[in-house]
Amino acid sequence: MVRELVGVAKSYRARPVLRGVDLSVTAGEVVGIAGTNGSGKSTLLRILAGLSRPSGGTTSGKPRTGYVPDRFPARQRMSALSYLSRLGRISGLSKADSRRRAGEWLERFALTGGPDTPLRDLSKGNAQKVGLAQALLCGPELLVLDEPWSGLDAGTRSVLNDVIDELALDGTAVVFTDHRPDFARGESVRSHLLVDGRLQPLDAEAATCRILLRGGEDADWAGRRGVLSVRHGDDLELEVAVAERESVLFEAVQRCCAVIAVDSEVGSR
Ligand SMILES: Nc1ncnc2c1ncn2[C@@H]1O[C@H](COP(=O)(O)OP(=O)(O)OP(=O)(O)O)[C@@H](O)[C@H]1O
Repeated sequence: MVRELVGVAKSYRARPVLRGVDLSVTAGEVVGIAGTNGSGKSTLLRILAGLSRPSGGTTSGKPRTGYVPDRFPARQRMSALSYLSRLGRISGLSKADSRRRAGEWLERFALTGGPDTPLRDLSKGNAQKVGLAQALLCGPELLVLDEPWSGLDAGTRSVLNDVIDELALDGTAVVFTDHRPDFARGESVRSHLLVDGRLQPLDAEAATCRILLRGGEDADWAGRRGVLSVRHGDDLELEVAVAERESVLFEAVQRCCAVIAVDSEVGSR
């Protein structure tokens, strides 16, 4: 076990955000946490990373931790490379190692403008790349990533996916959040949904979404694979297993139905 939270609660000004979170993370494991805006994901990650104290419950494990906040503050004149080199030195690397590693990560994430770009000139996505590099510099045993894909272009998202896979293979525990319902990046991710201040296990089979259709040919939607419930109203409302969402939408379009909405809320059965 790398890090464990048991019955963790957190309140802000007597308003509970986390009500009793149990989460145990082991070496080489990739854990995803989904939840709507304001559900407490960042709060949970800060506690996991040891940056915030819970109001109740216990935490154990003190791994070397890399943390990427949801917004990386990058308002300084210093260049990305100098900033990362300094952080590397603070975390115990030699000057040469620190510069080399910083340069390697910036190159891997393809920082636009190169390593000498001042932090304050970076776009959101490029600042995020520096945020990722600072978390990876120390060779973390636990990597905590708050909505790490947001703001990244497709190429960098794919690099980040590869980096996560490589680190996990190497024994690093990785915990990330994402508000998207289909955020689980494959079978190797243990996924949870944060709802009402508690974590629920979430797997692709159990996750559901809502699709609203109008018009088109009649069909036996209730009998179709992946459709869990059907409600007839002005529009036809289908509750659909996330794993079957694309195939249901494809069939709806083939049947000339207008797709009015695909609800991104994650349900769980
Ligand atoms: N330092 C703080 N002081 C007071 N309230 C806070 C603080 N940090 C977070 N909150 C409140 O706690 C709740 C959960 O916030 P948090 O940022 O953890 O949610 P989140 O799931 O990460 O949201 P998002 O998806 O929008 O980033 C919100 O209502 C937020 O306003």
